[in-house]
Amino acid sequence: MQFPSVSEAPHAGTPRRAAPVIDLKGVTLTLKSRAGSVDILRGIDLAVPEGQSVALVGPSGSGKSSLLMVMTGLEAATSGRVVVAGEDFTTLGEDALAAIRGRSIGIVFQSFHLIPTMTAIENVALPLEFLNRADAFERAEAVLSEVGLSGRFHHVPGQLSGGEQQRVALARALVAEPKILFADEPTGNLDGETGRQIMDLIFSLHRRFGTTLVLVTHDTALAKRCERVVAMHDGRIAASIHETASA
Ligand SMILES: Nc1ncnc2c1ncn2[C@@H]1O[C@H](COP(=O)(O)OP(=O)(O)OP(=O)(O)O)[C@@H](O)[C@H]1O
Repeated sequence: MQFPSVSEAPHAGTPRRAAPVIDLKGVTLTLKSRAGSVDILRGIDLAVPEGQSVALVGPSGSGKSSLLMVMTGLEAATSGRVVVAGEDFTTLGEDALAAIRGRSIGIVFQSFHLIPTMTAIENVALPLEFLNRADAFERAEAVLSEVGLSGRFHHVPGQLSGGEQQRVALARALVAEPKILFADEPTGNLDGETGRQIMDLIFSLHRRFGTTLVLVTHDTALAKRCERVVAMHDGRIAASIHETASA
């Protein structure tokens, strides 16, 4: 079996549907710290149509990563409505959220988050093994080849460069063909050229498979490659600008 071909891609060549794949209304996040409660998100309304690429920008501490955690169900909103991939996260428990992440959401972090004792192919196959997919390793091979790592299937993360590790993380995020790819500073630990290669890969996969992309970044040039730039400030959305994406 191959990595999904363009003809298998659900939205390639067809008009985008209007229904948002991410729909946030009045989302707040308040966390308790030793110094007391901290209001981290202060009423976020955001609707992202399927297939859109969105950059989340804003100063350090403005709440970008926290918002991403809420949108992936890794952090529960304190109040408001969080509907992602058609599921109302506010009504679901941990197991259900984990199952949705496994089916519909891919996440790439700055620091890769690979399992150090597992080879590249084992790391990539893991999400499909959780879904009891008999073709887990076959698919993992196909996706690793797609990200240019056909010669590295049996290396553990410690035997891979940073850029290679991020390619493995990207392959793992995409292997189950998620509706949405969330990426939190995915090039933050990479040199400029390697970072560019990873972003080219992310944008090309986003375009080919119609995957919705939410990218947290401090890099203005990178943000402009997205169709939309959402600027955060102090836990709120300060601006939402539609760019003519140059990706
Ligand atoms: N577990 C926590 N408990 C209390 N406060 C927290 C916690 N996690 C994050 N914060 C605070 O929430 C605010 C938003 O943090 P967040 O990491 O979302 O910002 P960010 O915009 O992603 O920043 P950066 O660009 O520096 O990564 C910060 O002021 C941070 O100190």
